[in-house]
Amino acid sequence: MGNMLTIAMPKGRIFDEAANLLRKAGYKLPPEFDESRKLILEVPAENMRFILAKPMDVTTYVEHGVADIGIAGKDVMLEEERDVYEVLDLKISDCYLAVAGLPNMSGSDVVAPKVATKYPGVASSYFREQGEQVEIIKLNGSIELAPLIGLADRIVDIVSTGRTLKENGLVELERICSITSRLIVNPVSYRMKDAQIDELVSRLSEVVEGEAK
Ligand SMILES: Nc1ncnc2c1ncn2[C@@H]1O[C@H](COP(=O)(O)OP(=O)(O)OP(=O)(O)O)[C@@H](O)[C@H]1O
Ligand SMILES: O=P(O)(O)OC[C@H]1O[C@H](OP(=O)(O)OP(=O)(O)O)[C@H](O)[C@@H]1O
Repeated sequence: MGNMLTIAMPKGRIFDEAANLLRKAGYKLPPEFDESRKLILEVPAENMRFILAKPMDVTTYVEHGVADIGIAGKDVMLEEERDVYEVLDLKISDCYLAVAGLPNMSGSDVVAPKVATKYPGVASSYFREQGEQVEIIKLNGSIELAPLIGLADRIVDIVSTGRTLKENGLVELERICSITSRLIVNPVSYRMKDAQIDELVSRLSEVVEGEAK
């Protein structure tokens, strides 16, 4: 029996799909796995331990090596550069990042329009590449509020069904990039636990490829 693998799982909307993938890959996760409020879940039969993290924090645990592996949205990877390997696109929790605003405001002549976002890093590099000067305002959620109450001229946020934009009378102005969840690995773990990690990656990639068909 080799070393135990520690996996950082995102709580919230990615969790169910990620657990589902692991089960399809043949990992026997107990039923309590999905209901528990525990933040560390041991699965001795699989020689695995799961830590339940906020989605934005998964990369931090993996970079620091307290988790060998993690599941993180590409949005989180893009927001902050991390010393981790991205080894597999799990193709779950897909959505995209977009610029949105009130209708008929896109051509407005504000000099440095204000952009509200949970993703200041992504937003700054996007507008820099576009050669557009903006002022970024960092918010932690309910981003769609900002243009409605006059805090910002535009937003950069995640869109999935488009319902939130629609119900708040906002329109998508530009699409920035597609987002899916990724399997990430700590570089030292990859060397020390290569056999176990390779096996996990190959079992998961088989499921991902199967789902794509
Ligand atoms: N409609 C969506 N809105 C936000 N994130 C989405 C959406 N669809 C998929 N995702 C993925 O899920 C991740 C966010 O998950 P979740 O919303 O559970 O966490 P969160 O943003 O930290 O939310 P909260 O702070 O409300 O717990 C994102 O990083 C993204 O990759
Ligand atoms: O296109 P849709 O399917 O409507 O999904 C997009 C919305 O979902 C997310 O917010 P979330 O529910 O995580 O709340 P938050 O804004 O408080 O983070 C995201 O920030 C958008 O607001």
